[in-house]
Amino acid sequence: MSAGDGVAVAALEVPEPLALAGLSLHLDAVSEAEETALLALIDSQPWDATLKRRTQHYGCRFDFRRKTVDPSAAAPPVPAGLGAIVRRLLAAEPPLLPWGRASSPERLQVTIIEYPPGIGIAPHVDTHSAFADGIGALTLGAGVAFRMQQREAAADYAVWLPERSLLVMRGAARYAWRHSISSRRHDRVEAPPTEGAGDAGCEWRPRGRRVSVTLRLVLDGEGCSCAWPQWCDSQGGVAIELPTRLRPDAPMCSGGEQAREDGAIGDGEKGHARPERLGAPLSLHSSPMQIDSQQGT
Ligand SMILES: O=C(O)CCC(=O)C(=O)O
Ligand SMILES: [Fe+2]
Repeated sequence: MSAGDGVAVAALEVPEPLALAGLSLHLDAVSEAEETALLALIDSQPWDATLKRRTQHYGCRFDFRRKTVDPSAAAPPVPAGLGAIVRRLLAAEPPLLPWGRASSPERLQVTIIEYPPGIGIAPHVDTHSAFADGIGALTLGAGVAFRMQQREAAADYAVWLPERSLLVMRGAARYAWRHSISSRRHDRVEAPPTEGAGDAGCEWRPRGRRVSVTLRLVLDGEGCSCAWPQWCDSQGGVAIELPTRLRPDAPMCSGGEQAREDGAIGDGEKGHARPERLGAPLSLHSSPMQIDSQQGT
């Protein structure tokens, strides 16, 4: 749904075509107390401030040149308090991430990104050859409008990611749709329907500081065998959506990414699927998790 000035109205529920494509939104993935504790913990860790967005990387490194995991590259282990919550999310039943319960925890990559108001991330598809199907993004601090655009198609939506929610991209949503966050200080969001008043239209929400925790499983040389070979760098397709995060001259596994801008959000809104609410506490996963860093587009 467009507000007529080029800024899409972010839907409060996942639009049905996006849900069918594999996008899901899990509300209250962490409690308010956990969110507060996580933000304090994250802010007590060193930030990489060399780029437009401050980042922290933990977990397995993907070597973009050799297209394999780089076990020799040391990286900080996931801080204990974060690791406990990540393990709980990965152990959820039914699984939130397809690899969450089955995969070697050594392949987990956790990337933390800070988005002050006005900062976004340009449209991209996370590198097929680097990461498995199923990418999770936990939103801490403040919600944001998240844009999804189908590659080579007109479908274009914005979805509101509330604080404490976990977004999961699987299947087409992971491989064949671009995702992005516009570099804005305000988002246009559907107004919650008010009692008796029906659809109240939309409202502008000022951005707050958002911190995202992205959960990915790094592939180890096996390559990607997705159903979109035309866009898969493992299958001879168009490699990586613009812009790549790895500078051509970047040191191997540096986690380097280019500063970048993105444009205004387009239109998009149709039917909706209600996001799942994670009310019940999730059981703890007991296996140890060795986590370090590197992120790729
Ligand atoms: O911040 C987010 O929620 C998404 C981050 C992202 O798309 C990425 O790191 O590839
Ligand atoms: Fe991404």
